[in-house]
Amino acid sequence: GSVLTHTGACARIASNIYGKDLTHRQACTMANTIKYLGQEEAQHIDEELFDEYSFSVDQLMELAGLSCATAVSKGYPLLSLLKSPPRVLVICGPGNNGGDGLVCARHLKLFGYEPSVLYPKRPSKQLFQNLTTQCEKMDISFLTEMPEADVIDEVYNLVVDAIFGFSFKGAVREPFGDILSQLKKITVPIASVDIPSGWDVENGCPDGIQPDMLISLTAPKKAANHFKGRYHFLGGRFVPPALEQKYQLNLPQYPGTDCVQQLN
Ligand SMILES: NC(=O)C1=CN([C@@H]2O[C@H](COP(=O)(O)OP(=O)(O)OC[C@H]3O[C@@H](n4cnc5c(N)ncnc54)[C@H](O)[C@@H]3O)[C@@H](O)[C@H]2O)[C@H](O)CC1
Ligand SMILES: [K+]
Repeated sequence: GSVLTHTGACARIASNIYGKDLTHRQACTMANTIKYLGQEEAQHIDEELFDEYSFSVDQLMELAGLSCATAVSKGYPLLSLLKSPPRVLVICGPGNNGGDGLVCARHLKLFGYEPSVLYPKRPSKQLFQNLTTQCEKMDISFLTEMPEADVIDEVYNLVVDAIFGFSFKGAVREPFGDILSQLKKITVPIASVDIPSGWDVENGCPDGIQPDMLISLTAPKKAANHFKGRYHFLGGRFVPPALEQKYQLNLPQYPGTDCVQQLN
C-alpha cells in the first residue's frame, strides 16, 4: 500500500467522508485523528499548562518520566532482554527533556532495570539538582563520558534518548554532536523521549538517529510523521479537557488507568 503521512492520512479519511478539500486542522478534527503539533504550538501548550493551569514543572515532569519508563517496560519487558543484568543507558540533555530522562531512570530502577545516566550538561536549577540527587541516592550510576558505540552494544540492552525535546533548534552543539554520532552507530534499540534528538521538531532528519521507540508527550509533534520504528507511545496523561479542546488535540482515550497509550 502507499505510505501516507499523518497529514495525508487525515485529509484522505476526511475527504472520503466529506468529499471536499479541507485544511489539515479541519481534516484532523473531522477524521477525529490525533493532532500532530508544530514547535510553537507545543511551546504554547507547555506555557499554558504552567501559567494558566498552574502546574509546576516537577509535577508534569514526574508524569512524563513515569510514562517513558512505563512505555519502555511495555516495549522491552525485563524478561525479554538479551543481556543480564538488565542495563539501560539513559542520556539526558540540558533542558526539560533531560529532566524527563532523570525521572525515567528513577522509575526504571524501581521497575527492576539497571539504568546508568550520562548527563554531560547540567543546569544549575534546583529541580535538576534534586532529580540528580534522587537518582544518586537510588544507586543509579552517572557516567563521566559517552561510551563508544561497540561498548554500548556490548553492555546495554537499550538507550533512552532524553537529549532534546520540542525546544531543539539549529545545528547540534557539542558535546551532543559526538554523542548523537555514536548513537547513529549502535545496534541496540533507542527509545526517544518526545522527539528523536537532533531531529527538526517539525521536519525530522533523514540522516539522524533512527529510534525503535518514540514516546510522544502531551501530543505527538510533526516530526513523528517521519518515525519509522516499531513502537509509538503517547504519554503525559495530564492534559485538562478544556486545554485539549482549545487546541483540538483529539487525544485518544487512554486505556483504563494507564499512563501510556500505544499509537502504533
Ligand atoms: N508540556 C509538556 O508536554 C511537557 C514536556 N516536558 C518535556 O520538556 C521538553 C521541552 O523542554 P525544554 O526545556 O523546553 O527544551 P528541550 O529539553 O527540548 O531542550 C532545551 C535545551 O537544549 C538546548 N539546545 C537547543 N537547541 C540546541 C542545539 N541545536 N544544540 C545544543 N543544544 C541545544 C537549549 O539551549 C536548552 O538547554 C519536552 O520535549 C518534554 O520532553 C516536561 O517535562 C513536562 C511538560
Ligand atoms: K529526545
